[in-house]
Amino acid sequence: MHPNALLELATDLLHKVLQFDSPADRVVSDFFRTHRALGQRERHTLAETTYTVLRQRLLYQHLAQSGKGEMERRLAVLAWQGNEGFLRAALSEPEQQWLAQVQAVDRSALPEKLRHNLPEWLADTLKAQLGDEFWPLVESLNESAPLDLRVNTFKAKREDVAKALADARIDAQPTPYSPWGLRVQGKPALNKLDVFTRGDVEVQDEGSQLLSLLTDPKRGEMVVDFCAGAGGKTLALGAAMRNTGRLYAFDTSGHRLAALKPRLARSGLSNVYPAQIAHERDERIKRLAGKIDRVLVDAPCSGLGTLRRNPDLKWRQSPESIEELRVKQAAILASAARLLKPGGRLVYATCSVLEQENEAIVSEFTAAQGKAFRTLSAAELLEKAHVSGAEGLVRGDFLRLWPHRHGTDGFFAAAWERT
Ligand SMILES: C[S@@+](CC[C@H](N)C(=O)[O-])C[C@H]1O[C@@H](n2cnc3c(N)ncnc32)[C@H](O)[C@@H]1O
Repeated sequence: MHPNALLELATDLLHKVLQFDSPADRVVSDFFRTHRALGQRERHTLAETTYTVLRQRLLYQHLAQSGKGEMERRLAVLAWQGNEGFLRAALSEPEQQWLAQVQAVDRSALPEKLRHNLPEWLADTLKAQLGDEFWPLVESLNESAPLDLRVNTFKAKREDVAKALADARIDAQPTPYSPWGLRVQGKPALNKLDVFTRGDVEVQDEGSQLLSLLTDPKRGEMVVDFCAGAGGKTLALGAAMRNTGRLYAFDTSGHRLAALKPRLARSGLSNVYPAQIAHERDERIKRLAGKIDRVLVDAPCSGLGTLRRNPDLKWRQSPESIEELRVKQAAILASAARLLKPGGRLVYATCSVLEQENEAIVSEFTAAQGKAFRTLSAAELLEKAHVSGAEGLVRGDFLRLWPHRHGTDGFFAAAWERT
């Protein structure tokens, strides 16, 4: 493809993504579907350039002010993640001069917001929560997330999967905390490998694996994954139950549950019962009240712990959207709690780093429940589940994962026992 044609496509894609009316990953994959002729390298350049703009949007918008022509083209030029010579071949003489001038700007001397690239409300909240760790977090958010796999322990052993991957020339090392995880170097294509097609592994961030380990369901138990979505955690829970007992995978989205079906088929699990519910007070939930041993609430949240993968979320969320989510989170947690039998375990989790969606929801729930639920120590539960270094993963009683500290996405989880 002619260099300028690729730059034009990057401009067009940025136009679409920066409207922020749907998630960036969906816009990018729709774009690729309508441009089928694009090769692997071209797709990589377009996607990475887009994500670089999303990560550092304030900086690039500031730098782009000085140029001429379409704003999105200038953003694409500044954030270009493809071959440099190729980019130069696409640029006019004045554009090349402008680029050289902008590249000479000392970025470390720019105002703070152009260095953290966060909306003000989010920067203020994170600074208040993190203090000195704010800047290490900001830096970690500009890195791309590693590729983690979860070994399906119902079917395979971690060492055997690592060996099969090594035979395919893929370097995969055990994850530092999860006993089920492998961290893969680079971003190799995995979906044609035998270990993947026969269900020995699933792609899953180590942080997500730790949430299932915290839930720790046992053989023969009755378990509910209340917000199962496409079933990432359902599959981990089902394998931990050794394909025994009954695991209900609930979600209000039929579309997401449909994505669980092929994964379930690969996994070899037959103890999973997916069911679409109308809302958290659905009749089905009422019928199971008091009968369940373990409930995982992987609540809908802002996703602000996943900014390495989804940098658009910082521009798509707002204090108002967080407030709306909080209402939903509290309602789902209260309803899910009714499912538990005495002695049963409840886990509330999010992939948000905000206290409003985490500790605040948990303390409101604990206060409302009185003595009906006893808070459990996440560190103790994780240790029992053979997680290494569990003490370093918690704040007080709660699991608190951060990209800059743990190399995982940002996650939170609290656990209780029904008394
Ligand atoms: C964080 S995602 C779940 C991700 C999933 N557990 C996984 O591991 O792949 C939250 C899910 O909650 C679902 N949801 C939203 N409102 C709900 C409700 N009232 N009851 C149950 N699920 C709900 C959403 O459809 C979404 O799939």
